[in-house]
Amino acid sequence: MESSDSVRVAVNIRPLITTELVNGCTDCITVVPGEPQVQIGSHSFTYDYVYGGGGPPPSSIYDDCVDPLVDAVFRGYNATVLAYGQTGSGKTYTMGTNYNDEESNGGIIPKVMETIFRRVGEVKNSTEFLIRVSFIEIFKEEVFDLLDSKSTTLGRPPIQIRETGSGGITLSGVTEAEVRTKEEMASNLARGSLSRATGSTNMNSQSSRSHAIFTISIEQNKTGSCLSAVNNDICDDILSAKLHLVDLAGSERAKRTGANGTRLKEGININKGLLALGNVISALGDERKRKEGGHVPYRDSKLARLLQDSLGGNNKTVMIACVSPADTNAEETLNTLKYANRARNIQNKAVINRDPMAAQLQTMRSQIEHLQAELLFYRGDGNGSFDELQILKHKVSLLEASNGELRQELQERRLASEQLAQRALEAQAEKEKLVMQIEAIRNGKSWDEIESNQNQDFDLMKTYLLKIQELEGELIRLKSLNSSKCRRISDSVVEDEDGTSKNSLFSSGNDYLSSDDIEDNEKEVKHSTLQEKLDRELMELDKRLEQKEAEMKRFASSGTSVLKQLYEKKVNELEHEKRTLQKEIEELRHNLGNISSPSDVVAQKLEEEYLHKLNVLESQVAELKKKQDVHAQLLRQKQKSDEAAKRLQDEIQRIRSQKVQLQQKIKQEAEQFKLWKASREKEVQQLKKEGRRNEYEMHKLLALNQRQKMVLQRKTEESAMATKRLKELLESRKASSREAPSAGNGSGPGVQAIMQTVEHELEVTVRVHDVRSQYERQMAE
Ligand SMILES: Nc1ncnc2c1ncn2[C@@H]1O[C@H](COP(=O)(O)OP(=O)(O)OP(=O)(O)O)[C@@H](O)[C@H]1O
Repeated sequence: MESSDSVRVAVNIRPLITTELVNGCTDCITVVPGEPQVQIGSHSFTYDYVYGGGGPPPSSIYDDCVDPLVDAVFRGYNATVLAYGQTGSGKTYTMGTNYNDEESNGGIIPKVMETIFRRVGEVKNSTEFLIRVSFIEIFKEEVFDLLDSKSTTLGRPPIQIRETGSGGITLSGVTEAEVRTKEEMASNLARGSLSRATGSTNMNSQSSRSHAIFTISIEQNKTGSCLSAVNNDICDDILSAKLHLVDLAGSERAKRTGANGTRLKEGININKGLLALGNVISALGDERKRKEGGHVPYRDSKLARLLQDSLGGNNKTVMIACVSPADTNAEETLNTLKYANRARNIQNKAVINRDPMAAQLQTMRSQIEHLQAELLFYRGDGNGSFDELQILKHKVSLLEASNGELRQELQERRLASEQLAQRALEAQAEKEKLVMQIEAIRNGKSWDEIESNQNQDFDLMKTYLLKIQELEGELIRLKSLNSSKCRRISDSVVEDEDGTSKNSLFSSGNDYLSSDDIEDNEKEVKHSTLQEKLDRELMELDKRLEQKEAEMKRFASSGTSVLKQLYEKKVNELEHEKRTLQKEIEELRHNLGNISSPSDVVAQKLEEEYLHKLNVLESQVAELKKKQDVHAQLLRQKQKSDEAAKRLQDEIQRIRSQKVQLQQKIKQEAEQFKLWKASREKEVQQLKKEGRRNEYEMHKLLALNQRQKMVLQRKTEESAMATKRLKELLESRKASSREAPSAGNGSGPGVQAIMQTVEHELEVTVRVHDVRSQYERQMAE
């Protein structure tokens, strides 16, 4: 999404300040009531907004000009707020660049910070934010990192401007501090402001000698579902945008600032940079040149190059032209107003900064949807030609290939993020080193001493960090070991349960018991070795943690309260000194007011002297304020380092409690193992008992079998005897029937013979009957 925006221009007219009033200056600029129009001499200019000088109050600048930009940043547009104007015209005051936690004059930057974190708080449930800040200054045509703590101690290595493949401008190696709260952001701003080059001139006791750019970059990842599909701006998954807050150094005239030597050189550089920026603005503001595609001299100065995207680029930009109303500044004010007027003609083309991958995926998704719709259309009426289908297929394959490329890119980014993590570790070590140095300074050590101890301390700190990492790694390893152990044990119990049900049915009791015993023994040995190992590791962990805790305590309690008192005392002393000086200034101003006739030579001389003294005193107050700031900053840093030490201690405490939990887990696991073992033993006992009972039953059955065999044998013998006798009877019956006819022929002896035969026959029949019934009984048995 692209929108054409012209650079919006606001003019801020500050009130006359003390020195101007003392010099009897009057207003030379008027604001047309109800109109964003100013008049100076015979010139009249119209802007987007005008503040001060009788028009709307400067406090409305934020709501009118800046708040819409902050809103645009949340919608993915880059934005710039640029303060321009003569030295002492109130740029730093308006931007609030010299903001510190204690005092705020209602400048723009503090309000921006407030708005950003309020908005983040409102949508934090549905959006993830990554907010970073960088703060740089361009001093004598070199770019310096104001958040790089090294630059204050080890000289100031300048940073290089690089051009990205897409023509964007980046600063290589610039510190981009991640911030999570308004306070963190403010502390970065205050830290950078303290490092910024300032100096005293006749026109401003605290004149900025460099152009400063405070950049807030916001990356947002919408995690919640997109509700408004109509508005693409809101529906993007990943957006990133930057807000540049630029406080330029003021244009100045050497004659008026009284600059010489270093200040003069600084002034020349400032003017050069501003002139080059003016040329860029002229080239961009000239419609004819713009239409002809004329050259824009961005490369003539680093300032212009860095503001390339803000002026004529893809940013939404607001320029605030700060002017002094004093008639003595009329010429410079007119120049500033002309400069601002030209800037109004600049056209920017603001674009939403989507995450390139997300954007490409979005394009691909819509392309696929489009293709699918086409396909459906052709399928629907059945008239789709084969060629068209081929084209669609080709398109799909192209999209798939590009998808593959994106995946590869993702892989590369993952690698890069791993490298960044490594760098973060190094940065952490570096940070700790600096905290140690601050601590040493606060302890009153000399720089030489610090430097000599530095390597040793740094090594120590590195060892601590490594130790913490090792301990954390070890803890994770122990946890996973413990969980896998629990898993193994539960698996083996399940296996055994299965095995038991099979074996008790099909294996002989003795075999089952012996293999089970072996298995149990093995398990027991394994368990006890593991237990011993864990105990040893835990002891080691305990020892290390205790050591670490002792060291941390020593680190944290090294005379904190004494130092704090010392610094508070120092800050109070400075405050007292400042008040005395301010009183002196008041007196001088009073005396100045009392000088009756300025025409009197003595009075004039006195006035000059007073003015000179006033200037000196004002610069002394400014110096004192700076010192006070430094001390307050030190005090804050000390508190922060104390907090860091406490956090570390809390962390140790947390590791300790994790260790205790681990011990409890090990104990629990040992108890579970004991229970499992007891239940197994009980089971085995039961099985043994069952085996014995089976054996007894078997013996009983064998004896019964034996007895039955014997009965059978006896019965068989008896039946054989009966058969034998039956055979004899049959034989004797046959013999008697043969003798019977011969006996029937006689009378007396014949009857006797018949009687004998009948008796014999009867006996045989009875015996046959006996044998048969006996045989049948045996058969039945
Ligand atoms: N709106 C205002 N109300 C009251 N005092 C102001 C206002 N604007 C600026 N001043 C005062 O004017 C003086 C100069 O302001 P400041 O340092 O912001 O100027 P500057 O434009 O940043 O100067 P330079 O960049 O050249 O150093 C300061 O003492 C500041 O307190």
